[in-house]
Amino acid sequence: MLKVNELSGGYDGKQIVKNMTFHVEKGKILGILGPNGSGKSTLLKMISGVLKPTRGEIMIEDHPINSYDIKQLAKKMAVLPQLNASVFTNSVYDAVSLGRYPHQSGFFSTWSKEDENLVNRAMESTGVSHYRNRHLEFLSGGEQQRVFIAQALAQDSELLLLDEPTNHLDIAHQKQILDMIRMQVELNGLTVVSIFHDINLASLYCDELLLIENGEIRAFGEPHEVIMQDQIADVYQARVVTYPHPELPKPQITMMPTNELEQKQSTINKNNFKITDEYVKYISPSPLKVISSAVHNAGIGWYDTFLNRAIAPEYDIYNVKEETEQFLQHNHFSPTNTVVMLTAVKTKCAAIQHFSKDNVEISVMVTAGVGNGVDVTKAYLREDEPHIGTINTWVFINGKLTDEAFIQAMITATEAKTKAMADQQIKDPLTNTTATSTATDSLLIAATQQGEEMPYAGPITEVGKLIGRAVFEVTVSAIKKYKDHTIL
Ligand SMILES: Nc1ncnc2c1ncn2[C@@H]1O[C@H](COP(=O)(O)OP(=O)(O)OP(=O)(O)O)[C@@H](O)[C@H]1O
Repeated sequence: MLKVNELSGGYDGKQIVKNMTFHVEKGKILGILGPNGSGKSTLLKMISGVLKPTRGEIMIEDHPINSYDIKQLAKKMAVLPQLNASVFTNSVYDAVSLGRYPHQSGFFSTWSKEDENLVNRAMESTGVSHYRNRHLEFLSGGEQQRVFIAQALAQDSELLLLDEPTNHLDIAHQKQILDMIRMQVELNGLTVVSIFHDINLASLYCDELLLIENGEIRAFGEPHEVIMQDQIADVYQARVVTYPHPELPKPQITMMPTNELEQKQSTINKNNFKITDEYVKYISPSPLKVISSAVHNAGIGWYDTFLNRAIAPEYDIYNVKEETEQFLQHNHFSPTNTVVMLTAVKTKCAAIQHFSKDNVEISVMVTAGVGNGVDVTKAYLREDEPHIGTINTWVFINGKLTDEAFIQAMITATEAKTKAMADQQIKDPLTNTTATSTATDSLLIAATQQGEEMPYAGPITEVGKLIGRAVFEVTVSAIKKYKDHTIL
């Protein structure tokens, strides 16, 4: 649809855009990214024909843009510039109707039903219909922005050029406008070239991205090829980290403050544990980074309160979400800051120990209800109702773990737990083989994320060695306590 070939140009003889070559296929969205002053708007001005290039070519459907006259070009291409306050003399309806200008031979005289429909549809899809008779100057910045987008859509062209379309918009309207543009792309084959300052939005909505640095193309490709941590950090001169979007294969970035946020000094301390009849509780003076398979706030997050709650055998597990929220509120724990595990084991059977070696310190808590051991390699033979039995394991680590280290810590802790099951000769009652777990075990690894970085946590590392030993010893101790209180 659009081809840009060795394009250069700027103002008063000064080159701003330098030798750019790229193309956009019909029905795709290209996002233009780059720091302030890198030449994004200048590039867009050249594509829209407002600024003449000094070198190179711009082709729309294989014809140079200067082979189209102004009206032909306007039918091919609609442009949404950055907000221009001087054009605010119209009503919303009049402003959107201006989008139909290129399709008129003598304005108003040839105003057709189709023109009227397109204007109404554009106002509806941008959510501005109910302001149709209001003057633009009485609308907020975000509302005006939506009117100009409606105007560009009413133009019903094949190529839409947008300069920061979501500027001034709140997140609901950002989503509304970008979803709507995406729909026009999918349903009608609209092609879009848009400048974005928000890298995450660009990643979410664009098929391809063009990253500009000092007027030159630094990267051109799919979001995962452009939004790379080191590349973005280098071009924008800002420390950033990329992370996966929870639902889509579109990388996202987050800023890292240059000065570490004033974090309260946090260490793992055995005295932070409290045991009541209702629960084992650990409260950290500042949030810990956690990965867990808990029943409340599972997954990865930052939390400062941890509960291993003893529940009665008749506990209604199907109502666990609501019941846990009620329990937390009733007991004045913050539902968003607390991780909760459940156990049928009495809290007095919890084993807790603190370990340290050289610079590494960890605390481990285990409750081990091993009445229904399962040999995981033979679990496929089970067809009966699942028997609840749970080993809950918490590992608190003084240190800064990488993602790899968190995962390795989980592996190391699980292997140590399995070894403890074997050591205590816990059997799977169905197969009479050594049990490796129970059917509903939970594991939590939490780290202060302060101090020295621990890149790995397998048994080759100091922290891995400590986790292996600690989880084994504390699980053995918890199994013994459980056996002492229960007739197996
Ligand atoms: N009309 C103009 N005359 C002279 N120089 C200009 C003009 N418009 C922009 N420039 C200069 O060209 C360079 C690129 O500006 P441009 O507006 O293309 O950057 P941008 O990447 O869109 O920036 P921003 O993210 O701040 O909008 C800047 O140094 C700017 O000062």
